[in-house]
Amino acid sequence: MQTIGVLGAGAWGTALAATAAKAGRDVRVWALESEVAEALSAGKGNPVYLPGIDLPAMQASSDMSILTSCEAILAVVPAQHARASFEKLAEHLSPGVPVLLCSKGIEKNTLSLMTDVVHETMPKATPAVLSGPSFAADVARGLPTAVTLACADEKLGQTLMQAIGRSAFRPYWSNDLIGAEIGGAVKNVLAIACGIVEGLELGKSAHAALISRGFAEMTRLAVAMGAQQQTLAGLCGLGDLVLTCSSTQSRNMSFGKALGQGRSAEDILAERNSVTEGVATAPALTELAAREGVAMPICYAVHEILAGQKNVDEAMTALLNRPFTHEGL
Ligand SMILES: NC(=O)C1=CN([C@@H]2O[C@H](COP(=O)(O)OP(=O)(O)OC[C@H]3O[C@@H](n4cnc5c(N)ncnc54)[C@H](O)[C@@H]3O)[C@@H](O)[C@H]2O)C=CC1
Ligand SMILES: O=C(CO)COP(=O)(O)O
Repeated sequence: MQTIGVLGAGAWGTALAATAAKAGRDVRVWALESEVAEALSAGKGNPVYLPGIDLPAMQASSDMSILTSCEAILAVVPAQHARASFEKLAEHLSPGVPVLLCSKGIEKNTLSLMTDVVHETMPKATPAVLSGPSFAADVARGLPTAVTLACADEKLGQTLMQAIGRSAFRPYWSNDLIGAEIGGAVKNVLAIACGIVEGLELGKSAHAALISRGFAEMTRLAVAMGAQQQTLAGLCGLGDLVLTCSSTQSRNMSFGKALGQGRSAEDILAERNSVTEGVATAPALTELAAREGVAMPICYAVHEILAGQKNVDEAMTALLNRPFTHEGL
């Protein structure tokens, strides 16, 4: 597997493209913005989404036909833009080509996971999932990172790992696509909650309690949807939850922190050109949890705050006054 296509040149798509290029692959990148495509092709990095980081030059275009005849595609557009992007990608894809889903979110309204969106828009593609604790800037700088690569077919999974992995970017194979997807999507909503706790200055004990009870919520939903419990204890679940809930380098965590400090969601988002996936995923997640009959009180509280149904103090008081219960999942 030599020719790798990357759909989306935000911070994460760019970091993954650079990793694959450093691993010796022939990389082709589709960028929405022509100025990003031009800068990447000219070896000037990505001044819009990864400013100040040196990257190898790679073929890039804002014309999606650049992805024609790629042997695998890394799909890295934000979750809410996945369906429209995949519908266009379908015109350029050969049957059976693996599509490695690297974004972390659930589609609003349809409640579709990214693998569902692939099945609906590109039924002949083979979906796989890449998820785990990995800030784009760390990966782009070549700092050590480990992620889950979930693919139903182990041989194809191994081929994908060889294609994009290197010593500083270590994929671990799993056959659990749903577990990897749910871990990545839910941790973003929980990171908003952790940010709120930090913004309210509720202390490190509350922070640890929230990670732990949030992990129980994530695992409950994933298992109800058919995932293996142990997947969530791995890189794509607990690993990513710990990373994202521990650093304001996370857009979701820093968004939550600003909410906790009293700013409005609209104001915070208006200052950003980057995506904060947990904002759109929160309402989808609470609907999904209701559909699956799973309790997710922390995620639900984030949804209530974002929907304007409660302010942060009211949501926190309601969480703290839930009845005492057993600790199991
Ligand atoms: N940045 C990170 O550290 C990581 C991000 N991710 C995930 O990767 C996905 C992409 O995030 P980033 O690369 O960080 O994005 P970003 O925040 O750096 O950039 C936004 C991206 O959205 C694209 N976009 C905006 N409107 C669009 C449209 N109408 N159609 C298609 N694309 C559109 C932009 O072209 C750009 O690529 C998200 O799901 C995120 O959760 C996953 C792991 C790490
Ligand atoms: O998914 C990420 C790290 O694994 C990035 O998180 P944010 O989108 O919150 O920055």
